Amino acid sequence: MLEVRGLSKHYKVSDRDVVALADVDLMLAPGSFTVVVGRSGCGKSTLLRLLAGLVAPTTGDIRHADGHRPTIGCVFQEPRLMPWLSVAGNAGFGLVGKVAKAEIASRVAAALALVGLTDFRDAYPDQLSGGMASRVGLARALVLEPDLLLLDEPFAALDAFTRRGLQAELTDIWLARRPTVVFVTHDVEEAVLLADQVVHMDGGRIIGRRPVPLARPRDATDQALVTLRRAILDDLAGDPSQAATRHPSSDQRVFQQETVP
Ligand SMILES: Nc1ncnc2c1ncn2[C@@H]1O[C@H](COP(=O)(O)OP(=O)(O)OP(=O)(O)O)[C@@H](O)[C@H]1O
Repeated sequence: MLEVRGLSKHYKVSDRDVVALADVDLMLAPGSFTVVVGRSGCGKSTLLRLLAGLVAPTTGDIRHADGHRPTIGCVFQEPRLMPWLSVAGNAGFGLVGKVAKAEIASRVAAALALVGLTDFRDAYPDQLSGGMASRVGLARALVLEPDLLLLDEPFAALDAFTRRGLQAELTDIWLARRPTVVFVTHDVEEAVLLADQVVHMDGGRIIGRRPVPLARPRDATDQALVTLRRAILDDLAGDPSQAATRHPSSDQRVFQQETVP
């Protein structure tokens, strides 16, 4: 169990106090799949960076079961691969100097098999499509054999078809390995396809949670999924006049533009 209590993060920007995260409480059961949705600037990435230990909280704390820090794997929107390393070299990079070479080779082989890139292990980043590069980014996190897998809009830059394929692959990997997953997205359909719990954020706060009690594999056109997606969009839309006050940016269109069949 991972328990987040009273977590907040403030930044100083030209003498102004920016509240990126405000008093967030969150419980993550081992092996759960939580997707965090919300408008641009609502604090999703900040929450992920705090969970990853990349930034320190202003208040609050993150407690892990039995007190020891889990192994954490992170996947970002841009895979940022090293162009001088092969697919296998990029995937295994985080293990170099930490585990024996033979162990790196076997973990890389297993991770590349999971993401379907075994035949491309010797290719270089400039020989890969966007979807393949994203798969390498995922493999680079999987070789760590993470207890906690944190993904920040990993498929946002991909076309809808590739994205759907990667969503299915991620689901299969999660079912096979059962890390605790926290996945950030703007896309409510993606959230409902992947999650067993969707957390809604607004203005740095968690404003709602919804369990997703749907069997896998999931179909985006399934009526129960469409209904849940609509309910989450309604939760997030809230009172439009209030939302405009809290988020005076054009990014609030992200949710208004989504159409539900
Ligand atoms: N390093 C930083 N310095 C100053 N302000 C920051 C910093 N990081 C984030 N912020 C501010 O904190 C708020 C939340 O940002 P965050 O990146 O967490 O939002 P987000 O929901 O992930 O947005 P997006 O969906 O656009 O990535 C924003 O107002 C942002 O400007």
